[in-house]
Amino acid sequence: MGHKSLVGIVGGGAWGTALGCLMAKKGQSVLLWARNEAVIADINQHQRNRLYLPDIPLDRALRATSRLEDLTRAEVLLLVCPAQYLRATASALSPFISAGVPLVICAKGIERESGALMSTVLAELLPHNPVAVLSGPNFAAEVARGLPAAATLATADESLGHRLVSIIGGPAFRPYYSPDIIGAQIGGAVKNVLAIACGMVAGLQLGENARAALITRGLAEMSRFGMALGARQETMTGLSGMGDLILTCMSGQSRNMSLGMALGEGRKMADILKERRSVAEGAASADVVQMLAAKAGVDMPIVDAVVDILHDRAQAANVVQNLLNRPFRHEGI
Ligand SMILES: NC(=O)C1=CN([C@@H]2O[C@H](COP(=O)(O)OP(=O)(O)OC[C@H]3O[C@@H](n4cnc5c(N)ncnc54)[C@H](O)[C@@H]3O)[C@@H](O)[C@H]2O)C=CC1
Ligand SMILES: O=C(CO)COP(=O)(O)O
Repeated sequence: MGHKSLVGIVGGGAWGTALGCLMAKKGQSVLLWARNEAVIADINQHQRNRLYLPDIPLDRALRATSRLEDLTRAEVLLLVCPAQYLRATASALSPFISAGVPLVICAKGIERESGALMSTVLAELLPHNPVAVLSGPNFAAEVARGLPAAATLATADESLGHRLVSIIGGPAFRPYYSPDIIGAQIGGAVKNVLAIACGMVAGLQLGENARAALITRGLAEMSRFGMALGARQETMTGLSGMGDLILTCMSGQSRNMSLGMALGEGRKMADILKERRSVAEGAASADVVQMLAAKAGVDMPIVDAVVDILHDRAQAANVVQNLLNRPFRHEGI
């Protein structure tokens, strides 16, 4: 598998398009599969994805297709659809994938129905394909523009990890190898829920001190959850953990953070979602994180607060007050 092998990208949203553009720019052969014909035509004819990644010119070498069978030639596949659709998408794809082709999970979420990590979903559907996870502080628009960024590239087999790093990495995009596929998935899924909480703090205008406290205690919460599920602590404080938590909680560019901000300003979830085409994965994963935490006996007060708000069981201001009313305790995770 050299640099010229075909990389297949499954998903024509912002992140799939940005990753495709990144790799096409450095001369990697890339084919992107998308569901939406308008997205495919826009990429092939205008080098744009105006629906999901507006204002960004894409590399001419990036090609798109609507036929999953065109991905049969791919020697690596990046799975970049939203987490809740990964099972259906991988299942549709399975007849066209040969055993041994590595699958790189780029979605950030946990399956609501089953509580399964994306790696578990793939192990059920495609047990003969090695799985890797790419996750880090990476806003799609910045990566597509070629601005510097780094991510965790996790997979159990180190030599496969190094091959994937060289295929995906580029002059401004630096994947760092890790063997911890559990930790890399937990960080991405949980930080989205915590970013909704940070958005609420911003929407309620509670100040920057409150935001920093929330990020730090959020990291403690995410770390104890991750470690209970088998993650390494160093992953929780690495790019896919703390790195992505900081990015997502600090910027209105984040769909999760901006969703929380609108909730903090008192808007209703249904009204906010009506105006959006893009995913806010934290809203989809919050309940299942809470359920898994309860099962593992892990206390996650910030996640609990977000779940209450998402289900309209409480006002943002009240859940913040409840968090402040918790007993004082030792620092640490
Ligand atoms: N946008 C970003 O900056 C980043 C996104 N991610 C992750 O990548 C994943 C994909 O997100 P984006 O590319 O941002 O999506 P997006 O919000 O830009 O686009 C939505 C995507 O969902 C797809 N979709 C909608 N309904 C579907 C269905 N029924 N079945 C299959 N696909 C369906 C659409 O075709 C489209 O590709 C998410 O898990 C996200 O957390 C990860 C890193 C950065
Ligand atoms: O995962 C992301 C950045 O790393 C994108 O965050 P949002 O989905 O909240 O926009």
